[in-house]
Amino acid sequence: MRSKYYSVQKIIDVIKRTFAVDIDGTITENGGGRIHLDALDALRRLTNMGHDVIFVTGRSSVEGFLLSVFGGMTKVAVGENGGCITLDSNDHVLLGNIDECKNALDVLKNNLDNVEEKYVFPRMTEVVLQRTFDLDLARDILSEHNLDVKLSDSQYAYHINSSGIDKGTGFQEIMKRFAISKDDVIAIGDSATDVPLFKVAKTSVALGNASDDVKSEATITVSAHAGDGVLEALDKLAPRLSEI
Ligand SMILES: O=C(O)COP(=O)(O)O
Ligand SMILES: [Mg+2]
Repeated sequence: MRSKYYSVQKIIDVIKRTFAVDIDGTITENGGGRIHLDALDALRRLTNMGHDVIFVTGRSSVEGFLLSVFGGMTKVAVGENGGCITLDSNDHVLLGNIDECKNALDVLKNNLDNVEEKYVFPRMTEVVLQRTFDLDLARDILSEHNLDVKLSDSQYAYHINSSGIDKGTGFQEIMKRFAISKDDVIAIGDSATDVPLFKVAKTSVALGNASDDVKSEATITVSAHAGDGVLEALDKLAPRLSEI
């Protein structure tokens, strides 16, 4: 028993990986955002072993950054669905343009019922909406008005981001800054907004609560939901970390 444990430990120890981890629906227990403590503990242990664990979220990058500080993970976060990176308390990299997103919001409000902003922590690059209208209809309206923005659904909110901004492009900025290779990235997520992140990672995990469309974009799927799914994924990955 001891030698088996030791070999897994050693494999994990020698090859540094970067885990790009979504927050809501991935390490939370419910819609309210309560953290799954065992999943958080597992991510902290990965960090203690020398891996990077970086949150990539539709929440503000400050929320992701604070979770990394209090949780004991790598202290950098991609937030606002890829629009904003927080490197330190007063160091934010803005990749998206909030003005064009606000302009799109005005157009949607004037042309569609039930378009309402969601109460969230302040955003620097995007607009966040309640999931109270038809997404396809809204996309049609935006393209009719030639608005170069993207509307996406995290299952917790709709997001309006500048065109070309998503979790994949946001995380690629981190990869560039910290010289992280795609081969060493393991992405974990649950929704359509995580699919661009899956594409910049060699290994990607869709959790049991993800839709079939999202699951079909991941290299690995697990059956358990959210935090339990993260634990299932890490169990699956541990012996293979040297090969992937
Ligand atoms: O959209 C949100 O508010 C949170 O989404 P997340 O699943 O990307 O953390
Ligand atoms: Mg999510």
